[in-house]
Amino acid sequence: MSGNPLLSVQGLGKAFGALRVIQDISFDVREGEVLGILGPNGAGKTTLFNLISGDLATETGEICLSSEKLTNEPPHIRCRKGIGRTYQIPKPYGGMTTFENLLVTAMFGAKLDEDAAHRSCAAVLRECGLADKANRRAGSLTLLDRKRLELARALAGNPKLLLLDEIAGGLTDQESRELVDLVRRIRERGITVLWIEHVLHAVLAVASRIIVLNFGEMIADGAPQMVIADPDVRRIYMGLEA
Ligand SMILES: Nc1ncnc2c1ncn2[C@@H]1O[C@H](COP(=O)(O)OP(=O)(O)OP(=O)(O)O)[C@@H](O)[C@H]1O
Repeated sequence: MSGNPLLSVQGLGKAFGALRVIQDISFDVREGEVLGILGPNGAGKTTLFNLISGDLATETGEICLSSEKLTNEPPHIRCRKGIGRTYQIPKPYGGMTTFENLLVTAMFGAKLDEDAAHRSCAAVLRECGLADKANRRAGSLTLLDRKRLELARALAGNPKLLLLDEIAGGLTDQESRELVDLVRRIRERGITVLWIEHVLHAVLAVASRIIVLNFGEMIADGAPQMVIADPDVRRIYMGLEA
């Protein structure tokens, strides 16, 4: 871990009408970190990702990647600058093959030329355990494979920062262990990861730091075991008395 801040979020705010969903959130993420993001349903976690990826416009605050301000850039530019993401509900291009899904990100997102894109996508498919399904129609994949495809498609853009939105949800314990192993390998490649997850044991197995959101505010930020032992987190997120 080099220790340089890769992502910097300062004073971020977002409302939908009268509902303030993100309230003055600030944090830095260092290169090589796996930052877990916890919080009750509706806490604002996915909205935070949408603001970082550019799917939603920011109202207040700033977002920088490697000190470069991206706050007003559209999603495709943020992708090109190194931000990759998955969606909570997998969104493959169902009529295309698994391989073609990756090519879309590699060629139109990362702007690799055709040869480089083919090589990169083949390597990512192997890494994600999808090599034998390269020519399968994405719409016909199982839930686990669709989650792998979400991740593979984000990796095909060669991201520096990967945003994972509930990739373990709905999977068996064995399947979520396989995804945890994959996230570990991604971290070992030097990719920085932000991971929203309700499957606590999965994110705790790999996160180096945890933040917790509640009603759009950050209520905890620190080492996983310290955050999990925090009385407010136990009460608000886990429904346990301190
Ligand atoms: N486009 C939108 N328009 C209006 N309200 C929205 C919109 N997107 C999200 N919200 C509301 O913002 C709040 C935060 O939603 P968000 O999806 O960010 O929460 P979350 O922490 O990711 O929840 P979950 O764990 O259930 O996925 C919720 O009350 C949600 O209903």
